[in-house]
Amino acid sequence: MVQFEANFDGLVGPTHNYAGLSYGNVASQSNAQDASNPKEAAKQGLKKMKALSELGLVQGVLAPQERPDIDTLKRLGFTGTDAQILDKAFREDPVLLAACCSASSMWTANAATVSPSADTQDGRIHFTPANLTNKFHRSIEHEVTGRILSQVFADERHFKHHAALPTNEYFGDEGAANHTRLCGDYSQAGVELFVYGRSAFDLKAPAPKRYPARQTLEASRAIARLHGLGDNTAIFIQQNPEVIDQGVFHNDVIAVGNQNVLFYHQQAFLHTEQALAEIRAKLPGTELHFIEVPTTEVPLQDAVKSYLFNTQIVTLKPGHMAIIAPTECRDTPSVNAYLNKLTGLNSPIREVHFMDVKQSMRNGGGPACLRLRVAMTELEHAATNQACLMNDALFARLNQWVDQHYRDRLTLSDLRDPALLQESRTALDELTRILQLGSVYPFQR
Ligand SMILES: N=C(N)NCCC[C@H](NC(=O)CCC(=O)O)C(=O)O
Repeated sequence: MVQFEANFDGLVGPTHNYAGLSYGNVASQSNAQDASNPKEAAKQGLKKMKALSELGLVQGVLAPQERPDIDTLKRLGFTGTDAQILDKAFREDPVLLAACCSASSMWTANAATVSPSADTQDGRIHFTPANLTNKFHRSIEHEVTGRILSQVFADERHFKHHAALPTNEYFGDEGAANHTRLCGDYSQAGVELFVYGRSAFDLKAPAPKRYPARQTLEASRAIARLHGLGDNTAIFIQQNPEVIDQGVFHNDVIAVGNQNVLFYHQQAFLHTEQALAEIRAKLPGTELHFIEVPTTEVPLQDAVKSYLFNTQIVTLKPGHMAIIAPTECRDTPSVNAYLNKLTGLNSPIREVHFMDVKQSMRNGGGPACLRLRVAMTELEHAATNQACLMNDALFARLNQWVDQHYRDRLTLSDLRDPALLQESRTALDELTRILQLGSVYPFQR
């Protein structure tokens, strides 16, 4: 059966802003308080989606969350009309208001972990929304994320949806950003690499000292169990704690894989040789390409700044892959030189395409953060909500929708403006009709 990989990108929401909410994410911290441009951000994202669909890939769209999140503000004790709630929150705790206004659901690599049907015991695609417990502004995403995913992948014969893991630091789960699948052909069973930052129950195990490790081993193991992955399908690998302390807050900032290619920085993992040996043992008969980028060629800080590993590696035809990189890679000399060399190496990666996603990059989100991968069969593709799949008509419709509803400048003090809440709800109400999602948002229920 033909299998391929679809990418579902997060549509940037109307409240996209720079609030410096992510301790450990260097870009988020260093651009805190800058003015953002939600309209430009959404259009950059749409252009990337269109470019990938023009390369012949199946491209989907995932709707953003309702923000400002009035329900959460109410849970935290704010009362009155919506306008009064926004005003009180701004005066009492502007950081909390910013957290309840973040458009962070755009980074759908953190929406969920997805295991394709070729890997799971019941032959369905399994989805578990990430609880994102490490950052408050992200921990309020998973419920609506689950609802959106259930609307996009509704057919229970093909898709199985789990609830997020218990919302506790012990089970801190960041979704696909810490999960990579390697395989031969997409239709064959693969191995799923779960990369974790620390062990919650083993306090003696190595862990970062400065910045938080967002993903725990215990969470990764729970996802593998829920998804029905056998012992030969799941591999648990510890991320190098030293790189977390240098700003590598997710594994997809330092490693990316596709089919038989694993592209990673020399310092990415704690026990690299052991991990590679386990992959080889669990994927016998597959010609594997482990592309390790040495620190001498690309220093860690250049990798973090340029997001060389937050690239998407996509298969354009059998054995022929392209790397989708942010323009920051072209602008970082060591990384540009490496990419020029990469396509000449004896590996399936043959092309590099640069994309401008600067609005997202300034919050630490590169091309790979913006997408959730779903490897699927033609049957599963047919069972997916077709209104969420990118084509010329949807591209034009969503651009028009952005033009109609989005602002081109937003600062933190704008977040208390009741008009922004109204604009956002009007936009999302219309979006649920365009994408045929039903009533997924709290304001619609
Ligand atoms: N690597 C992946 N897959 N995703 C990137 C997520 C970036 C996101 N930034 C933010 O949430 C910043 C929001 C702010 O500061 O306004 C985060 O740190 O969780």
